[in-house]
Amino acid sequence: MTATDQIAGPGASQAAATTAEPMIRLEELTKSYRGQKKPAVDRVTMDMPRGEIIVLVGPSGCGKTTTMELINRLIEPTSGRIHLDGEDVTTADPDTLRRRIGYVIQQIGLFPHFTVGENIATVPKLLGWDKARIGNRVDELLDLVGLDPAVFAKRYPKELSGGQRQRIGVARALAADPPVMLMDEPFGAIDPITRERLQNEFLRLQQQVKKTIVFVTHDIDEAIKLGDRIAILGEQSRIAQYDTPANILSNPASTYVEDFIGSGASLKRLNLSLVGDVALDTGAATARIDGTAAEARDTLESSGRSALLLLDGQGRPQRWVDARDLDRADGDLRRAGEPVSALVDTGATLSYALNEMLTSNAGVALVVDGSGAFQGLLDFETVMVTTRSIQRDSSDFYRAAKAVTD
Ligand SMILES: Nc1ncnc2c1ncn2[C@@H]1O[C@H](COP(=O)(O)OP(=O)(O)OP(=O)(O)O)[C@@H](O)[C@H]1O
Repeated sequence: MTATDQIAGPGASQAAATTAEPMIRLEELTKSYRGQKKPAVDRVTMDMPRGEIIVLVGPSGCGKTTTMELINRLIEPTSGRIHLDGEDVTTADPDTLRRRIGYVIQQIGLFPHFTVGENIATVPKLLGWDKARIGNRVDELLDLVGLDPAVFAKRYPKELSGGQRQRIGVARALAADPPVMLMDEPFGAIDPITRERLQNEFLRLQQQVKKTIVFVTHDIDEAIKLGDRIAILGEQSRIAQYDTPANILSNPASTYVEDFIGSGASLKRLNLSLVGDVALDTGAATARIDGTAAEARDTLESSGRSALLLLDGQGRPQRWVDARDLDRADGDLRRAGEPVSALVDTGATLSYALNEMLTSNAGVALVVDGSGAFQGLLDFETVMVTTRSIQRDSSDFYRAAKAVTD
């Protein structure tokens, strides 16, 4: 077996079939840097379907950034072709091409002496939009990335947190509404909690904007969570496997891919489902924390549950109480029982929810919406059932694919 076979393996090119014209098609794309013995990117061929998030994941130096820079022609290919939306753009004018492709990089590259608004307006200004249209677009994009235009438009980049800067980077790349976005490790330098939040926001945003997004990361968990399709790359951007996350986890094409996924494929599968996608237990007993203990006791008794969840005026979970806590409550529920733990947003992954349940020692996670209002409970049983069904669906896909090819 050659090294290439080891990387590629028998199922390397097997991807879930799509018939529509891809948004991006790379054909035998190659880049040799001057003075380097081997090409940095060697004959890469791949189709990237419209409206999907395609994640390129691979070890440091395997050519991910080079591949991205070839797509928007920041660097010129040595050979091979690039097609965008059915058109061969290998020799098209790079400036015009780049207006169709938003680019977000790890160090964001915001202009420090421009305000947030001016940063976002860069491309619309180049395109000659009038002032009113640019102003409206800046406000619309700040709203879209969850930042209040009245607060943020006039600030300078140094007056923002890392997460806020990252959101501005995304807003700027979206400014001229390009059909394609390239994102090179956009969440790489951000702490894990902010990173989880930005990933959730990013998925929500993509549901609205439905761009074709090429996303580079080192992190297989991030790839599994965000990708509709993942390309696991070996040296020189050789494709070791290009497929859906579920299929890669269930059927790694080679030992290289197995090693890359690492241990715990079942646990990683939990990155595939969002809390908001599974059936929650919506029958929890709840009462207002500013109500009386007697009302709470009635609700608890008639629910048949052993504990009751106290919510504030906006429906946000505050405390858990049982019958004994209510007997001892002495009229005021604000100090009764235990404060809640394991709060998770509907946009979080099951993996994150499970981690919260384990670390807070809670038997269930409390699921809340974007404004913190209670939506339902998520228990271990639901998490396990969901993991099993993802595995089953993926095995069914492979059995069906094999039946067709046999
Ligand atoms: N301008 C350049 N001149 C010469 N060689 C380069 C140049 N840019 C990158 N390379 C080399 O090409 C290879 C691929 O680099 P690239 O930056 O695309 O990898 P990567 O997968 O994005 O890495 P990382 O994950 O560390 O960012 C590396 O061996 C790198 O040293």
